[in-house]
Amino acid sequence: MLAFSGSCLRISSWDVVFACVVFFLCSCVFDRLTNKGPMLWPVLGIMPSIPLWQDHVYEWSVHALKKAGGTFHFRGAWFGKMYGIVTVDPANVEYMLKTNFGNYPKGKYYRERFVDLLGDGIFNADDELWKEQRRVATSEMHSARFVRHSFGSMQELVHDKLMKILEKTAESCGVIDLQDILLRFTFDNICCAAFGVNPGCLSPELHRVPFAKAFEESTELSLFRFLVPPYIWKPMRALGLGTEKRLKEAVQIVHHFANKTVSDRRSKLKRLGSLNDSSDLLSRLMENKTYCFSDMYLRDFCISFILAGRDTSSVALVWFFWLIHKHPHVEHRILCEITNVLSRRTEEETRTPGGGVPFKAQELNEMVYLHAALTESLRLYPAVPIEMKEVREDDVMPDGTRLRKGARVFCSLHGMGRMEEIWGKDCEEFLPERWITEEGRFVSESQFKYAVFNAGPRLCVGKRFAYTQMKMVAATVLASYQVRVAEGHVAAPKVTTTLYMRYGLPVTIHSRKLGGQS
Ligand code: HEM
Repeated sequence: MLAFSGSCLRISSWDVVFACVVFFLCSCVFDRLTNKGPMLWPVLGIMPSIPLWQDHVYEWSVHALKKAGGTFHFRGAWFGKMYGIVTVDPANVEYMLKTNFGNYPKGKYYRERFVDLLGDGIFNADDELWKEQRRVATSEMHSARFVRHSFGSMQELVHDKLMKILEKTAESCGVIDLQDILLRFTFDNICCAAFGVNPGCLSPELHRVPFAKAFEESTELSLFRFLVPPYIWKPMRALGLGTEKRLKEAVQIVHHFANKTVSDRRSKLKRLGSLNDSSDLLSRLMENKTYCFSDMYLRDFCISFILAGRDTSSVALVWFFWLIHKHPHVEHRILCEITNVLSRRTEEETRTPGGGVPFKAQELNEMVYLHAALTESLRLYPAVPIEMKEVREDDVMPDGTRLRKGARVFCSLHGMGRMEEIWGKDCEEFLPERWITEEGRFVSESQFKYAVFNAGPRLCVGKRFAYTQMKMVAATVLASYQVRVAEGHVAAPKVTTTLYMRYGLPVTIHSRKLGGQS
């Protein structure tokens, strides 16, 4: 029994328990009356409201967003310093990503967790630091020289590596994990574009490449810092324990590879006096006439770039191949379009050495239905399912939601694709036709409704590159092979910052010949 000596007030343990229960019930009732979103519990915040079974998290969040009218508040467990909103309201998205852009940086919370891997790279930078890299990235990536170079190395990788692996699988009648193969393809591809070096993940033996493995591990372990409170991971980092020890080792391997690539290129420049024969981003930045970038800047720039362009297009392609398997009439229309494009080739153009159909940039541009099918697939399965920003100063969103300084805003790109208010009653259906006019032209949507590639000043720099990559892979593979998903496969999304398929995509590969191919 508790007692205050000298006072007639005596409080028993039962009184304390009773007071706690009353407090608990009152806060539950208060929460229900003021919050349209999921229940926020005392002490644990939103945590007990989130389903433990991973497969249901996305469905649950879509349901919660619909019920709350597009925006709800959340709070993490005590001491985690995590609170804010989740939104799918295009007006809020436009406000955050464009109108009041300066008040919604990536912020300290994000930066702290990624700084060991990314340093000051574009993906981890805000304000002036970001602005300069953005300017450089945009001008280099949109230069005719880079576009030509990246198209050539993409074509080479598709024909000399990817198609060879599919050919071997078709001959052996085996099953492969298409997700693993496509992740390997995009990793090699982005390293060629950024560094001018092919790490060789798509070798015929499908080795595990130490640099790629370390890159994957350091990304996953940096993301783990978002799941555990800072009072746990920070002391672990200081003492070099557990996941933090592994993160440090993985980052060392990534940085060693990147530092060596940068210093080798610097030596080559000194030796030859020019890097005119190399069109990758590292070489172009090193020879930049306006700026003189330090080796550390170049390293961080390239690592950020690899992170941004590594898994996104492959994951998008994985969902695309699964969706067209489920919707054979869409695949049929894509095949008709490819046949049509091939039928316009001259006899000489039709003869392609080594099998496969190397498509030209112009031919890919003509594939409007394929473009629409990829866009539609990304609407339902956005490669980046959630976008996070931090609030710099107290603010009010266009829908009236109040935000305190330091709050987090999560924009659910996955939820946005499934809102009736944005896409209509058929929002859950896979309908590439919604992107095409009666005259057969592709019509794009507002960036703030279709924020799959982000929007406003931080719109994805690699959007054009990604479409070329996805269209080239899809058209080349479909022109030569039918891809069948293994029977009984469950296509469930993994709950992380990239929308991987949780169990991969096991497929069999079957040869086919379209009209127009010799
Ligand atoms: C389907 C493929 C892709 C999708 C859906 C996608 C989506 C996105 C999204 C949502 C962001 C904002 C992320 C954030 O702020 O945290 C972003 C940023 C970025 N993306 Fe992509 N991306 C794709 C492919 C690529 C590729 C292939 C590259 C490189 C060649 C690339 C380069 C970048 C860069 C450098 C940024 C940072 C831009 C900035 O902060 O100013 N992306 N992308």
